[in-house]
Amino acid sequence: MILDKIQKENDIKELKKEELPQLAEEIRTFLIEKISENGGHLGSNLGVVELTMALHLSFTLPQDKIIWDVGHQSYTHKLLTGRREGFETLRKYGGMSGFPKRKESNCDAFDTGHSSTSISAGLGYAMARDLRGGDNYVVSVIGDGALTGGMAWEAMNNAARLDSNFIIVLNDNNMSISENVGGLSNYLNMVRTKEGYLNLKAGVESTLLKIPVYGDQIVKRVRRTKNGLKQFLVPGMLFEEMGLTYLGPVDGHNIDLLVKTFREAKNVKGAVLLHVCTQKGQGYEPAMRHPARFHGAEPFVIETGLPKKKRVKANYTDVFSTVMRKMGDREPDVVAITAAMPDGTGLKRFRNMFPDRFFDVGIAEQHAVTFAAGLAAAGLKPVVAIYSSFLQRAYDQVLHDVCIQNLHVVFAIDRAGLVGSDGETHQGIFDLSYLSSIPNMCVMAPKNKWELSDMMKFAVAYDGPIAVRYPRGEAYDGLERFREPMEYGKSEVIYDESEIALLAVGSMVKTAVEVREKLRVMGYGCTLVNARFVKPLDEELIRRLQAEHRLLVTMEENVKRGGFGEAVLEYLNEIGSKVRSINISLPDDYVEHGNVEILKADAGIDAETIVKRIVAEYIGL
Ligand SMILES: Cc1ncc(C[n+]2csc(CCOP(=O)(O)OP(=O)(O)O)c2C)c(N)n1
Ligand SMILES: CC(=O)[C@@H](O)[C@H](O)COP(=O)(O)O
Ligand SMILES: [Mg+2]
Repeated sequence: MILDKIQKENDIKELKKEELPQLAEEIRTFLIEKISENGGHLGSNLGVVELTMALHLSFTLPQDKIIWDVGHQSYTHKLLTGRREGFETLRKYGGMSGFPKRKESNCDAFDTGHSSTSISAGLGYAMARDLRGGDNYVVSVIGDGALTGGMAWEAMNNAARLDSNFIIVLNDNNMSISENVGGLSNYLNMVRTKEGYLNLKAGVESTLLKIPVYGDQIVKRVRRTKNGLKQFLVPGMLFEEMGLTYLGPVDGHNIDLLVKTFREAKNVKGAVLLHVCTQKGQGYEPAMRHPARFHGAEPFVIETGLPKKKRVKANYTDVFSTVMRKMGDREPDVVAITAAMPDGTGLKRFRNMFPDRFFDVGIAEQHAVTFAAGLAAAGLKPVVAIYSSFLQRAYDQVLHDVCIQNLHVVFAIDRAGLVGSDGETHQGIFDLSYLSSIPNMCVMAPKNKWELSDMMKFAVAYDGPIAVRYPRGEAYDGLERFREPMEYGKSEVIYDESEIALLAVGSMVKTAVEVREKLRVMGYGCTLVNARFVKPLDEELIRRLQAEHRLLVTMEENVKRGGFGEAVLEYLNEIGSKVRSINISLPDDYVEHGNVEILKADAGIDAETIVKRIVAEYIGL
């Protein structure tokens, strides 16, 4: 195996040229095998095998810096920098991360996970190099999807001032997770393809022809010149006009050509954008045919490409998808917005039924929120579906554009709580804190699948900013018979007893049911409350609970700071309550990747640990 010759960074440079195609093939076989076992981002990784090899042949690590945007495509880079063993534990608890991590290797220049940061970080590295008189190369690798994010453009705008070398590789596979959308995608399409070029030519001609009196003559004269319109149509003109040098488009599966082009790029003084065209899923038929499914794949059977585990129960995303479709049917004012996640958020069905009322804005969470604010100001009922950790991007837009004006925007926040194998960048464990701190915002979390549906309907009927947060994965289908009508700011009392009161938020209601059962067997009486609203708090109920119980336990899948438990405790202090309380929440820290159940036990928010804490506290009372 050629792959055996790669023990550490730069070993690839020792290979003979003829060995490179076989190495590419071996890497693909290796990745397909490992990802079929552990799950992971297959399509993007298969697409950049040759590009990564060419980067490693052209640059010297760790002196030179490669920054991977999002970082989900960094598997070949990990393989070429001595981390082959790590694939046994890829994305598992205590194992190798699926994203670049500086603490994992000195060849990982910058931690990523969220999109569109690589050019900013790369520019920082390049500026620091210049200030310190260094001579290393800096390369940011960004996808066509990630390039739809505003940060990338803020960074390119800034990079135009550079007069030293900084290489931006645009890895254009004409896909985000789903189809890439919008004006930029159209533009890249045009640059990439011959038909696009011809369309552009026709477009320029028809624009010129619209010029009164002279248009016709200008077109005739231009056509007579040696290169016709070609001289005006430089591919990548958009980037050139911003002050970057544009190179390409280049076949991203041709190692030789890539290496030659990198040589050229190294000689450019200033920021240079190298446009590389690749195929997502290259070399594995099912991934090429179903790029969205193989973007982030669950373990699958290699021969068929089908998932190893069949899904039997509905996900929260499925429930959201269904209720959106129903509400879309009933209410013509309901519109839906996603930031490049029509599959992940479940909005694809809404898109298919109501294409005019569906908006995929690209990887642009900030824009998505302010765009929704505009729609709401104009009288529509926008539902913005965004993952909890990606909404962090748009904190100011939620505050400045939605909440100050008290606009009726519904935030459907998927992947709230621990998400598992994507790790610290993707855990949705801050939203209760960052949303509750904003005046006018109402924050809710459902206990089970029926309640998600009820909450969405409540949220759409409400008037003002409102968020419904729900976790990744299988929807809880317990407590079916508890379906009290939703009332603003009111919790739901599921079991009313004495001694200990459990106040649980969303996903933690299921855990609270287990805790209550264990405590009941041990002889303790337990009230169980489904909080429903994290903001506003049901103060009336809390007043009653503290008077009637000896111990109050709050439970949430969110960090302690600024969360539900802290708000309850603050209220108890305010009313001078002497009741003892326990706050079950996540510590002031980031949570790494791994199985969610293991992560919960590790953080002490699993049923067993909670029972132990309660018993210890109660005995001491
Ligand atoms: C801020 C943010 N929003 C959304 C995502 C989810 N996401 C991860 S990869 C991706 C698509 C990226 O497309 P592209 O950059 O073209 O890379 P490709 O997957 O095509 O290799 C999206 C939307 C994210 N990581 N970060
Ligand atoms: C890299 C990235 O940000 C996404 O691909 C993310 O991994 C998707 O997560 P889900 O699998 O929860 O949709
Ligand atoms: Mg892409």
